Formats: sequence, structure tokens, C-alpha cells
Amino acid sequence: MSSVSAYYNGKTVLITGATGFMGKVLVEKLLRSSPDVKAVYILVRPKAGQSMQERVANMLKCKVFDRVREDCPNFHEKIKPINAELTQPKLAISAEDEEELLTRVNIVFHCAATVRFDEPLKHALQLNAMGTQRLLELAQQMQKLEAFIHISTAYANCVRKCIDEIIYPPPAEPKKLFDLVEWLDESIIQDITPKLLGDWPNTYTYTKALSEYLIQQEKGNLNIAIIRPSIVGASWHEPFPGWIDSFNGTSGIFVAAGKGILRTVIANNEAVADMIPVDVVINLTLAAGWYTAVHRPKNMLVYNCTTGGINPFFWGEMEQYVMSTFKRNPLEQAFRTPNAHLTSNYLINQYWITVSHKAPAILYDLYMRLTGRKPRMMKIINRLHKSMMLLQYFSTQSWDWSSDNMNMLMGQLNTEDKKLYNFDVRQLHWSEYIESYCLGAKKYLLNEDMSGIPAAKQHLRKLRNIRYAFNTTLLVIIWRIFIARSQMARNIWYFVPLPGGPPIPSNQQLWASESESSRKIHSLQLQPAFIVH
Ligand SMILES: CCCCCCCC/C=C\CCCCCCCC(=O)SCCNC(=O)CCNC(=O)[C@H](O)C(C)(C)COP(=O)(O)OP(=O)(O)OC[C@H]1O[C@@H](n2cnc3c(N)ncnc32)[C@H](O)[C@@H]1OP(=O)(O)O
Ligand SMILES: NC(=O)C1=CN([C@@H]2O[C@H](COP(=O)(O)OP(=O)(O)OC[C@H]3O[C@@H](n4cnc5c(N)ncnc54)[C@H](OP(=O)(O)O)[C@@H]3O)[C@@H](O)[C@H]2O)C=CC1
Repeated sequence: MSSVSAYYNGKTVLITGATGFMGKVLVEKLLRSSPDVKAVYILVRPKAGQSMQERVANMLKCKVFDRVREDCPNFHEKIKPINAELTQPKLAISAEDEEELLTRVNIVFHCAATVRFDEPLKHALQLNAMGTQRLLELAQQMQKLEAFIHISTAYANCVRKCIDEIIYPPPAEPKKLFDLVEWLDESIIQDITPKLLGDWPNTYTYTKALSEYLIQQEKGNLNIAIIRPSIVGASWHEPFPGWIDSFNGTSGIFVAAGKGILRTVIANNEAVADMIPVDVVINLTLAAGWYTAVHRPKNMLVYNCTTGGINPFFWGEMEQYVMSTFKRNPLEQAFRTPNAHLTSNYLINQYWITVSHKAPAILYDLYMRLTGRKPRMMKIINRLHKSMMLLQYFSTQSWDWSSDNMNMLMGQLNTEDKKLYNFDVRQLHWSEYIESYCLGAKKYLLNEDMSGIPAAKQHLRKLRNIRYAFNTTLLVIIWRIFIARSQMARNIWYFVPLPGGPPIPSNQQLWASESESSRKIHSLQLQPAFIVH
């Protein structure tokens, strides 16, 4: 008998960020594993011209709910959307909805956040830190609240190399910052952001660190747990292997590499790629919710939800597995043959950016212009470079996260719960996982059908032939330039018995141009790497 699923049956749950990548997996697993859960309130904002109702209807059509749709066809009746905006006072929840939440909710899962690394500080603060504070205020008034689970990130304290399951001093006093951004002009905040961030690499990790500290300061009597996942990847098993619907973290990089657009990445082959499947994070989150509510630990527990200390995996291995999968199962309409390499050398990376990113993009855009179409590759490449700049902080270093609480929690689960809410990452087989992740990105992120693989392979063969033809033409052009300028090259050329080769010149002709050409050959700057690799 599962204690965790039994606990959620009959309970009323509130989830923020339910429309996001992790939120959807949480809602799905909760409804599938505890079909008798009383109600799942989700805080949703209207967005992109869609009302809250339209957004929820679209969300429920998502493939991630296929399994629960089969198991419990009426699962949608349990979902109760509430109009909310976390950046607004009182979360912009109507008085009537607030009353409903205050009298009914038993457990809160707070997933909503902006995860963009380039989010302006003011907005990141308003959502990630102030939003969390407002939700806590609401939670304090909930009459039947048993547990509050906050999703943070393992990188909230990335300025440290060894990260324990404790709350560290914040980068700044949150309330002073709130005051500051309240009255300072937006452009001034932008100007002083690097100074405020200090050692923190971006506004995301900075505001996540602040929100952890705020929770510790203002938790009062609430039963709270903090979950800190590292880089969240596609699902391992549930609801089905490889499910992913977000380009964040490594997913966008995989797609760009699979499409043959990304050829060089700044990363340390030997650094740990601390990735964790989304279903593992959600299983741990639900188990932590149960443990927090039922066992009521005296101190607030922080769960580092990471793999590096338990089952380490390295960026170099990731490169191999990703490239091997996309070579065997290519993406449709690839720009070039997938062939991405990691390097920790800045100059080498810059060199390949010029030769293997920018030069092909310029040529392709020229071709688009000549054929009357809109050029777009350079724009994509520039965006990719911006992303890579922001991600390289994480791909060039390793961190040590302790995972004692994760192990402790595993020990608290009964045999059935260990299976139903499996978060034992020792069983994770990385090559199989990365293959299923890449195939999931193909199917669920790009909506490509597996039946299109033969055509995609055919397309890669066409690209290979174009590359051969291009390289041969380039070689001939370079050679012709040599021939025109170097007597030695001409001598070699004339000894190659090619059909249709040049006529054998007289000795006089051979000597005539030599002095001039031997001078010029030294000034020729040949770049053999322009030959596409
Ligand atoms: C051979 C392989 C080797 C692999 C080596 C890999 C090395 C990788 C290294 C290190 C990964 C480690 C990462 C650490 C993570 C920390 C963990 C966490 O705690 S939390 C979560 C992390 N959060 C993020 O990942 C946000 C990062 N993203 C951003 O901050 C922004 O997206 C940014 C600045 C990178 C780009 O911003 P923009 O404004 O240029 O673009 P935008 O708004 O994101 O996208 C515009 C549209 O393009 C789509 N898009 C994005 N990437 C795409 C792609 N690759 N292909 C196709 N479409 C894409 C998007 O879905 C979006 O579509 P629509 O407008 O919503 O419809
Ligand atoms: N993905 C990852 O690799 C990792 C994620 N995390 C953490 O996990 C949590 C979930 O991340 P993930 O699912 O990837 O993120 P997503 O960006 O996919 O989802 C974010 C969610 O927050 C909601 N949200 C954003 N702004 C507001 C707002 N102003 N008011 C109400 N809701 C809002 C979004 O709603 P809407 O649909 O309206 O935009 C969406 O539901 C975050 O707290 C993140 O920090 C931690 C480590 C790694």
C-alpha cells in the first residue's frame, strides 16, 4: 500500500507554475497516482491574448496528459483554475477565490518562476522573490495547510563549489532590494545590475537565492521544504520516456546540435553535467510533500535534487551520446550534418564559430537572398551565440552537492512507494537516457514523426554530397590560385596525369613566371579550414 498516494487522496492541492514544463508533469503525476485527490487548484494568468480558461483547455490537450486521460478520463474535473498574477499585490486573486483557497488548501507546490537568465532584475525580483513572499503570506492564512513545497534550483548558490542542504546567507538583503527597485528608474537598475549581481552569473540564480532566504526568514510556523533540482531534462520513464516541452537547459542545445546549426560549444569535457530527469524531480517533490506534512520535521529541510555525487555524468560523454543518437536518428530538414564538438579553449571556439557557424550562415543567407527569400540563418546563429554565452558558466565548472536528505527520504519510503515515486538515480543509465531525451526532443519538442527518419537520412546524404561538391570546388579554386602564382605548384600539376589536364608547357614558359610567383606564394594566406568540416 502506497503511503504517499494515499496521503494525497482526499486532499486539496494548490500548484503555481502548472502551465510550465515541470508544473504539467507534477499535475499529471498527482492526478494519476492519487486519483481520489479532492481538488487541484492551479494559479494561471491570462497570456498572449488567451484567457485563463482557454489556456487551461489548451494545456489539458497536451500529450503529457495522454496517460492520465486513459486511466481517469474525468481527471480534468479535479483541476480548478484560479486567475492570478504573481507579480501583483495579493497575487491579483479575487476575494472570492482567495476565500476558497484559504478555507480548502492542504498542500502548496510553488513552481512558478521566470527561469530566463537574461530577465531584467526588476521583473525577476518581482516574480521569483516578491511573488514567493506574497504566496507565503497567503499560505500563512490558510486554515488547513499541512505543507508548503518550494521549487528552487541547485544553482541558487552557484557561487559556492560545495553546496550543502542548508540556506546560505543571501547575496543582498531582499527587502532593501525591493525598496530600491520600487523607486529607481528601470534604466538605472539595468545599469547597476552587474554590480548588484556580484559573483552571481545571472538574475535568475540571484533571485532564486533571495527567495530561499526569504522563505527561511518568513516561514513562521509553516511546514516548508525546498527542492533544489539541477538541470532538469526530459522524463526518464513517466508519463512516457523522453517527454519534454521546453527549450530551456540543455534541450535547445541538443536541438541546435541535431539540426547541424550548432557545431562548437564551450564546455569542459571533464566537468560534471548535473542533469536530472523531470519525473525524478516530481517524484521527489511529491514524496517530500508527504514527508513534510506527515512527519513534520523540526527544521525546514532542503533537498538537493542532483545526480553528480551519486551517478556522475560528464559533458564529454553527453557530446558523444547526443551526436551518436542524432546521427542514427536525424532530425528533419537539418541545416548541416550534425557534428558538434566541445572545447574549453576560447580561441579554438572563436575559430570554429567563424568557420563553422558564421561562414555557412552567410553563404546560406546569400543563397536565400538570391532565390528571393528572406535570410534568417545569421539571426538564428546570433541568438544561439547569445544563449551559449549565458550557458557556458554552467558547462565549464563542476559543483558538489550533498544529497543526504534525498537519501534520507528514500529510506522513509515503503517498497511500493520506492517504485511508484522512484527517484533513485543510481539506476539511471546515461547513454539510454540521453538517447531517449534526444528522441523525445524530436517527437515532442519539434513534433517530428519517427516515420520521417528515412527521409531525414536521405536529406543528410544530400547535404553530404553538397559538402563534397563545395569542398571540391573550393579546392580547385585554391589550387588554381596556386597554379597561377607558383611555379612549383604548376610543375606538380603538370606531372599529374589528369584527363583534360592542361597542355604541357615549354621550358621557357615554365621559367618565365617563376620569380614573380615565388614572391607571391609567401603572401598567400590560405585558410584550409574554410573547407567545411
Ligand atoms: C552536442 C551537445 C553538447 C551539449 C553541451 C551543452 C552545453 C550546455 C550548457 C549548459 C546548460 C546548463 C544550463 C544550466 C541550467 C540551470 C538550471 C536551472 O536552474 S533553471 C532553468 C534553466 N533556464 C534556462 O535554461 C533558461 C535559459 N534561456 C534563456 O535565458 C533565454 O532563453 C535565452 C537568453 C538563452 C535566449 O533568449 P531569446 O530571447 O533569444 O530566445 P527565447 O525567448 O528563449 O526563445 C524565443 C523562441 O524560440 C524558441 N526556441 C528557443 N530555443 C530554440 C531552439 N534551439 N530551436 C528552436 N526554437 C527555439 C523558444 O521556444 C521561443 O519560442 P516562442 O517565442 O515561445 O514561441
Ligand atoms: N527547468 C529547469 O531546468 C529547472 C527549473 N527549476 C525550477 O523549477 C520551476 C519550474 O521551472 P520550469 O517548469 O522549467 O519553468 P517554466 O518556464 O516552464 O514554467 C514557469 C511557470 O511559471 C509561471 N509563471 C511565470 N510568470 C508568472 C506570473 N507572473 N504569474 C503566474 N505564473 C507565472 C508560468 O506561467 P505561464 O505559462 O503563464 O508563463 C509557468 O507556468 C521554477 O521554479 C524553476 O526555477 C529549477 C531547476 C532547473
